[in-house]
Amino acid sequence: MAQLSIVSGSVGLITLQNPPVNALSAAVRQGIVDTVEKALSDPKVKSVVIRGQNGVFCGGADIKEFGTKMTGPHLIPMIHAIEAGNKPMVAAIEGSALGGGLELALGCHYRVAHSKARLGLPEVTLGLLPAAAGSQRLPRLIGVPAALNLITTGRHVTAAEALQLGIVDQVTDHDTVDTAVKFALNVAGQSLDARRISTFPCPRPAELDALFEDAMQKVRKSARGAIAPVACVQAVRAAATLPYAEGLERERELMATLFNSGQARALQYCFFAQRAVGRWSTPSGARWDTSKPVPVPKAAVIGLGTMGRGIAVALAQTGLSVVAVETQEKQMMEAKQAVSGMLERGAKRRGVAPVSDKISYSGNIRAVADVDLVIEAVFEDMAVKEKLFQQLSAICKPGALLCTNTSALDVDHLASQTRNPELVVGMHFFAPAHVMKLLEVVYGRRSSTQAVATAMQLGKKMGKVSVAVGNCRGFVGNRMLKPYIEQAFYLLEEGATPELVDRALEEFGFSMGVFRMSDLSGLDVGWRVRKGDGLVEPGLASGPSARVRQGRRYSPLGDLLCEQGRFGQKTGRGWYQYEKPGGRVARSDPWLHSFLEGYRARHGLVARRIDHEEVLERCLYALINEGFHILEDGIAAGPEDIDVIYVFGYGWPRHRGGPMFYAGMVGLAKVLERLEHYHQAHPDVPHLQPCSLLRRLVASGSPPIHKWREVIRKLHSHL
Ligand SMILES: CCCCCCC[C@H](O)CC(=O)SCCNC(=O)CCNC(=O)[C@H](O)C(C)(C)COP(=O)([O-])OP(=O)([O-])OC[C@H]1O[C@@H](n2cnc3c(N)ncnc32)[C@H](O)[C@@H]1OP(=O)([O-])[O-]
Repeated sequence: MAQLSIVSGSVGLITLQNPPVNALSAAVRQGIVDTVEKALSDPKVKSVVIRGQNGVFCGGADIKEFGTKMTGPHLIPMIHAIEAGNKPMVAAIEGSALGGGLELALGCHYRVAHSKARLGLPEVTLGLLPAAAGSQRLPRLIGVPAALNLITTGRHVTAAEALQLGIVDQVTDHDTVDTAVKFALNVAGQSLDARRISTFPCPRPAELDALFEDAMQKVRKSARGAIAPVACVQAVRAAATLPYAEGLERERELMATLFNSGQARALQYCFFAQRAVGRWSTPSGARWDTSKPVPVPKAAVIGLGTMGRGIAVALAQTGLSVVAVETQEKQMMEAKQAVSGMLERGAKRRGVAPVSDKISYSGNIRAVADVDLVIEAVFEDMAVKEKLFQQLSAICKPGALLCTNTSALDVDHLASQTRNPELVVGMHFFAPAHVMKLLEVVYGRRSSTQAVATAMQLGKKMGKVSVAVGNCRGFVGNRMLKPYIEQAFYLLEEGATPELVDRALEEFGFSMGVFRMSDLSGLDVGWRVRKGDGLVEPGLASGPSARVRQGRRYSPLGDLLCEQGRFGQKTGRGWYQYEKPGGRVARSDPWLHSFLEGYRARHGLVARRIDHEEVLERCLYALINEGFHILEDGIAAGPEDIDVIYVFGYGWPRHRGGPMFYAGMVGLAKVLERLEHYHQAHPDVPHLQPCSLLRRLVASGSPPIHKWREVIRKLHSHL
C-alpha cells in the first residue's frame, strides 16, 4: 500500500497506493512506516519524495475505518518519524492533499504542489478536527488567523493560495513528481533544523483573547449547535498558548470527544450519502452505471421568473448555449437585467469572464425548435403547463428532452400531453437555482432510462447534488414539508406563537424556523396550492367545522393571513412584521398575537403551554413519518436520498444527518411511540398515524439505517 523505489540515483520515491484517493488506511499507514524506515536507513538514499498514485496525493484518513475497530500504526508517530528523520522529505502534491493527507505533507520538510492541486483540513465537515497534529502544525506554519480560517471552515485552497499562505514551497505547472525529485536533489544534505514545523514557535497575535472570542462567536453563529467548529477553535488556541507537546495532548482530548459523538457519525453519514445518491436506479431498471445519457450542448428555459432566471444562469455557467424564452415584455426586460447581474457577480466570485454571450433571449416559443433539452419554469398552474407541453411536443426537434421545474404537479400528466412521454422528466430546482445545490430529478411512469440519465448527468455537470425520485404530489421534499408545516399551524392553534416554534427549530439547527421560512418564500404560494386543492373557504367562520376539510383536521390560519394581504417579507407583513415590503429583519408583531388570541376565542380553543420538545416532536416526527411513507411507496430508493434532499434543499442541520438518520439516532421505537401518543391525542390528523414501514422496522429490531433497504426490499418483493 506504499512502495519505495530509488530515482535519480539518490532520491527515495515513496508512492501511496490506495485508489481512488489514497486514503490513509491501516495498510497505507503501515506501508508508510515501513518505507520511511527503509529510506532513512538506506545509505544510497539522500532525500525522499512522497507522492500518491494516480495523480492524487492523499484524501486523508480512511473515513470508512472510523466506524470500525481501528488497527495499524497511529498517524501522529508516523508523521513525527518523517519530520524527525535526518533526510529531507518532500511532499509532491497532485490532485488533493486533504485532512490527514495535508497533515502528512506538513510533517515533510518541503511541499511542492501542482498548480491544479487543492489543499485543506476539511475534518470539521466530518464532525472532527485535524487530529494528526494539523491543528498544532498549521498555525505554527501560517499564523493563527489564517489557520483558524482554514480549520474552522474546512475550505479547500488552491495551490496558488497555499503558496501565498506559505503552506507550500513551490507550485509547478509541469510534472509534479519530476519537480519534487529535482527539489529533493537540491536540498539533499542541507540542515533540517529550520524545517521541522513542530519546533517552530507559534506566532502569538496581539489581542489573542479578542481574536479567539471573535472566532468562537463566528462559529457558534454559522454552525448552530455543531460541536466540531468549537473544538477546532479550542485546538488552535492550544497551539497559540501551549508548548507543542501540550497542545498535541489538548488536540487528542478534543478529538476523543468529537470522534465518538453523534454529530461526527451524522456528518460522516452525510459524506457517504451524498456520494451514494449518485449511484441511482429506478424501478424501471434505469441505473447510473448502465444508462447512457445523451449530450446536451444546447438547452432552453421557458419562463423567466425567479426560478427560470436562476436555471438559465446555472446552465450558462455550465457552458451550455441557452435559449431563454419569456413572452411578457416587461418580465423579459427585468429578467435580462437580473440575469446579466447574476452572471457578472458569479464570474467575479469565480475569477472568470462572464458568459453573457451563452444566453440568447426570445419572446417566441418557436426559438426552442433546435435545442436538445427544454426546462419549463412557467407559472405553477397545471392548465398553463399542459398547454405548454402540447406546444413543445409539436415544436421541438425529435429526441429533445422536455423537463418541468414544477415543485409538486403530476409529471405523468404533463408527459401525457406530449407525443413522446418517454422524453419527459421533472427537474425540480430550488430557489435561487444558480446557488442551491439540490436537484430532484423526477422520473415518470414512462420516462425513458436515457431521459433520466441525461437529466441526472446534466445536474451533475451543473454542480448539483442530484437525486432521482419518483412522481407523486410534492415528490420527496415538498411532500414531507406538508405535514411539518401543518403541525406548526396546529401548534399555533393550541397556544404556541411563531416565535416559540421558530426558536425551537432554530435551536435544533435549522437556519430558519418554519414561519420565518414561510415569510421568506411567500405565504401566497401555499395559499394558491390550497385553493387549487379546494381547501380554502374564505371568511372567518367559527365552530369546529371551520377547522375540518375533507374529513380531517385543517387549520385555515395561513389562509386568513393571506386574506389580509399578509404574504410575508414581500408585503412587509406575514407571521412577523418587517421594516418595509421586501425587508428581511423579522420582528414580533403584536397584531399577530392578538389575531391568534381572537382566533382561538372564536373557535373555543384554550391556549396551553407548549414546550420546545413538543414542537420538535410534532413537527419533525410528522415529517419523518411521511419520509417512511415515501420509502414504503418507492418514491425514494433509500433513506439516504431523503436525507440528502433535506440537508441540501431544506436547511436540515447537516450535523444531524437528515431526517431519516435522525430518526435512527433518536431510536425508531421512540419515534413510533411518540407518533402513537400524538395520534391518540389528535386522531383527526392522519399524518400522525405511524407508517406501517416504521412499525415493520421496529418489529425487525430497529436495524441500523444502512440495513433499512433490506426491510424495504421485502416490502416490495412480489415473490
Ligand atoms: C482517534 C483516531 C485519530 C484519527 C486521526 C485522524 C486525523 C485526520 O485529521 C482525520 C482525517 O483525515 S478525516 C478525512 C479528511 N479528508 C476529507 O474530508 C476528504 C474527503 N474526500 C473528498 O473531499 C473527495 O473525495 C476528494 C476531493 C478527495 C475527491 O473528490 P472526487 O474526485 O469528486 O471523488 P469522490 O466521489 O468524492 O470520492 C471517490 C471515492 O473515494 C471515497 N473517499 C474519498 N475520500 C475518502 C476518505 N478520506 N476515506 C475513505 N474514502 C474516501 C469516496 O467515498 C468515493 O467512494 P465511492 O465508493 O466511489 O463513492
